[in-house]
Amino acid sequence: MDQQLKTTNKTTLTLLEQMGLNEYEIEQRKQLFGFESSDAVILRGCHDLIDAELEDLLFKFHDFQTGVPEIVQLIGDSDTMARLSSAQSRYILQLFSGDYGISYVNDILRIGMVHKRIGVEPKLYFSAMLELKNILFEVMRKELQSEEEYDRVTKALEKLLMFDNTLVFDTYIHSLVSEVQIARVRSEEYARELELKVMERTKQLEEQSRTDPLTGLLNVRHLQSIMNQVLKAAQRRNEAVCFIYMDIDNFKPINDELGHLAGDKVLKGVARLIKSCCREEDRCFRYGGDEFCILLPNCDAEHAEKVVCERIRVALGKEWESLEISMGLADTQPPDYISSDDLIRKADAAMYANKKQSKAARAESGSSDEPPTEKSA
Ligand SMILES: Nc1nc2c(ncn2[C@@H]2O[C@H](COP(=O)(O)OP(=O)(O)OP(=O)(O)O)[C@@H](O)[C@H]2O)c(=O)[nH]1
Repeated sequence: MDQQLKTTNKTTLTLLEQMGLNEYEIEQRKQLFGFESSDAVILRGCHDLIDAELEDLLFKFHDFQTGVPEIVQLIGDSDTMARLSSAQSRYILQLFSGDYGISYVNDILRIGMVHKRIGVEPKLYFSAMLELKNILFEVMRKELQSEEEYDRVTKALEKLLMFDNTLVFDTYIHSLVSEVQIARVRSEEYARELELKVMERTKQLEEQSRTDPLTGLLNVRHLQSIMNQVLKAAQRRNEAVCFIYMDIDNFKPINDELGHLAGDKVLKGVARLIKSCCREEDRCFRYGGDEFCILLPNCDAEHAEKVVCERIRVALGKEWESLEISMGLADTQPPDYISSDDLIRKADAAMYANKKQSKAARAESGSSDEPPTEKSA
């Protein structure tokens, strides 16, 4: 779960804390409705009267509730109705307890939260509260001796009910705000995951577009741009760059005589071998077909011939019986750098010249054009 959801873990906070209500705020609210300590005393004075009328009162309230189809639907069964009646009886007595501090407010908030949770719409809750008020006023009218007393009690009750209603209203709003916050956090999480997936996929696609699917080497599509980057960097640092062009000799007979899959295997093996003979910073490409090339930053042709080409030849001789690769090298050095196109052209021409020579040598020595075999095979 997301960090933000964790940090707003509600189970560690009371409803009062969650809603930022403290004693000061509660007093402010009471003042707003003109509810004074004298009102608390007045209501407390009616406690026994209400207690005596409680059963009758609840009966009337029950009648009202069961007459509203939406409320009946929400209550649903007799057990819930019984629990509801007992909660209502508690609430009615609390109204006349004379104590309307933190604990009272917390109970009212809980009432609001439970109603919101079970899906009681505000219009149903407040219509029930209006009915309860009418029933309580009726009792007062019947039980209180003077008009003056009736007036005092109903005014105090009116203020307290208003105070309670605002608290319940606030729990509805608080709950809706929390739902929106949770939905926001979830959608942000989802957006982040989506973003990561898109980034990952983009990286994969970029990688795929850069590499040759058979050999895993870089493909020729990016040769030009990579060469230009390497050449620019070399010029800045005053370094040489070498380019090696390679073409497998007599590759066609491998396909023709051993099959295309065997040809693919040779291409993959050669690619792996070339890569293993290079440094991390060298870039190995499959140029196409049976042609490969290597771009070597900070390296001249003499050094590349002595080290890299030799290493490739030795490795080739170890792995294959009679597999040869013609290679051509070209380099460019400070101060007069040549273009990437010229570098490729020169290396290609050198490779063809070498291939021509080795073909002539083979013809002279009468060596056969038998396809090569893997030594380890
Ligand atoms: N198996 C396989 N063969 C390929 C692939 N791409 C190109 N080829 C084959 O590689 C062969 C290259 O043939 P050539 O260009 O005549 O090269 P060669 O037989 O090595 O001749 P020389 O270079 O003159 O020694 C062709 O038969 C292509 O069909 C590939 O991806 N897999």
